[in-house]
Amino acid sequence: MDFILNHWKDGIEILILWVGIYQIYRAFRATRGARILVGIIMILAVVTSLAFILELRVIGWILIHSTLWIAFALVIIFQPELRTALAKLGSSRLFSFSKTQRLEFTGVFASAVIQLSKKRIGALFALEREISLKEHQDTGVILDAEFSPELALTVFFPKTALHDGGMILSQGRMAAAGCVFPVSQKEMNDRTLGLRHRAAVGLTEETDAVAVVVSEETGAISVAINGDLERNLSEEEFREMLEAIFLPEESQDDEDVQETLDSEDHSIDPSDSDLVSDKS
Ligand SMILES: Nc1ncnc2c1ncn2[C@@H]1O[C@H](COP(=O)(O)OP(=O)(O)OP(=O)(O)O)[C@@H](O)[C@H]1O
Repeated sequence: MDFILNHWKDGIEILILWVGIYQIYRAFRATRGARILVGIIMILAVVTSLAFILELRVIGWILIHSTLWIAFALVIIFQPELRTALAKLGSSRLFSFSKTQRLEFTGVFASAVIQLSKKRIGALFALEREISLKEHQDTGVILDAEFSPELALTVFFPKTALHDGGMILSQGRMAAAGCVFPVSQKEMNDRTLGLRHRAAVGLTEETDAVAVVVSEETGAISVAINGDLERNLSEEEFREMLEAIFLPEESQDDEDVQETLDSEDHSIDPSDSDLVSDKS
């Protein structure tokens, strides 16, 4: 009993630290720099241990005195990842609409994309998840409308005022259309890569959004998640993917979606020059 009375504060402290570190890990693990950071930490841990075990005084001294600089360097190097991770931490709006609404939305959205695909109307959707797409919404025209296939088809119909650019969907609603997304930089030298698909990849590199592209040229449906593009999805595969994304109870998180995709033979490295030609 005395032990509990004397140490309950330590318990609370450990709990707070554990929750904090776990949340930071969760927010950071999906980002691109996470693996690099783990590598750097491991190298530092090994060098530090060796310095202490073998009493390498000079290396030990350098490590101790450069800790602050290393921390600064890491913050600068991983600034984009930190931004993404902090944005995730500060936001938990993920799927705040109910499961019934999500089910309904998934069906209606899939139907709209399939209709666009059959009619070969080029389209680009960004499905907002935890990270706000507000900044991208501001580049387009606010719609704030209930999602309907008819409206989606009308917006993307060639030559209409809003058909250019992407539509942002937030909480099952059409938030904005005609939005400009960041174009992926890593494929800049690849001239076969179309801008619509590059914008889909670019947006998902910077945010946790899911981007859905319908090719105007071929009608092919592609989905971008975490900067990876899955091309030429069949109607069935596309519906399954949407369910995996929008019904996380059944399919825990992105990793499950990624696994589903990896098990299918559609995953194409964005650096692949055939990526967006869609001529298959
Ligand atoms: N940065 C951007 N953000 C959002 N949409 C964009 C962006 N850049 C281009 N687009 C959209 O992509 C269209 C051009 O698509 P482009 O033909 O270059 O791409 P694509 O990937 O080959 O697609 P498709 O297979 O439909 O031809 C533009 O008309 C515009 O609607």
